[in-house]
Amino acid sequence: MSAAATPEGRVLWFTGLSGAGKSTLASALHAELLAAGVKTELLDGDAVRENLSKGLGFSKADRDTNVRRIAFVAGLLAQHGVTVLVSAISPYADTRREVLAALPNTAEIFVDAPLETVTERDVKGLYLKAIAGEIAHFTGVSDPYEAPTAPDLHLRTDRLSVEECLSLLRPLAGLKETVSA
Ligand SMILES: Nc1ncnc2c1ncn2[C@@H]1O[C@H](COP(=O)(O)OS(=O)(=O)O)[C@@H](OP(=O)(O)O)[C@H]1O
Ligand SMILES: Nc1ncnc2c1ncn2[C@@H]1O[C@H](COP(=O)(O)OP(=O)(O)O)[C@@H](O)[C@H]1O
Repeated sequence: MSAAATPEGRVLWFTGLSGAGKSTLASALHAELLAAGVKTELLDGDAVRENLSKGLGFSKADRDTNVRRIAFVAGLLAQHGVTVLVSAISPYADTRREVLAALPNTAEIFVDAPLETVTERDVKGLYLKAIAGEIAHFTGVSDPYEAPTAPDLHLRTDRLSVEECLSLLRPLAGLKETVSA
């Protein structure tokens, strides 16, 4: 018996500062894909660091290891036709380039808000601590973030609403731009 080939899934890679909106957008898109009956998985930085990457820190070496592990799992899932949404700061341009080049059907999504905005949002209360010097190597404060120079999608989340961002994201995920009521 010959098995039908599974078309490779897409990998949408959300990169950006903490608090830029990666998880908000990736999880909303994930819910929409599930509702549309699309095979999908969400690999979120926080959840990955509690499991697959438990014990890793925030040095360049550890962040790169984290990103490569996420990409490895994303690749396995995509081979089985799963649409994978990755949400991770993934601050280093060379590492993003390397892992995205090895994955099928990728889109690099730059979730972008200025440091002032993410500091004001301070979703997890980490920026105040980082600025006070209580968290070492904090991305955007005391550690680098290398912004994508040619992302497939650049979302300014300080200017666009969540819904506006989702309407730009849906086509990349294979969904219609607008959701019918
Ligand atoms: N030093 C430092 N720098 C940046 N972020 C920090 C740090 N320490 C803890 N956190 C929290 O860890 C989340 C980032 O994890 P990631 O796996 O996405 O980071 S990375 O891709 O490996 O750089 C990040 O989550 P998000 O806010 O969802 O981005 C932070 O809550
Ligand atoms: N256009 C937007 N897209 C995503 N998040 C937004 C947007 N506008 C405001 N926000 C808010 O910004 C915060 C982003 O937090 P989060 O998604 O946890 O960021 P990250 O996963 O990048 O750390 C949330 O409180 C969210 O409601």
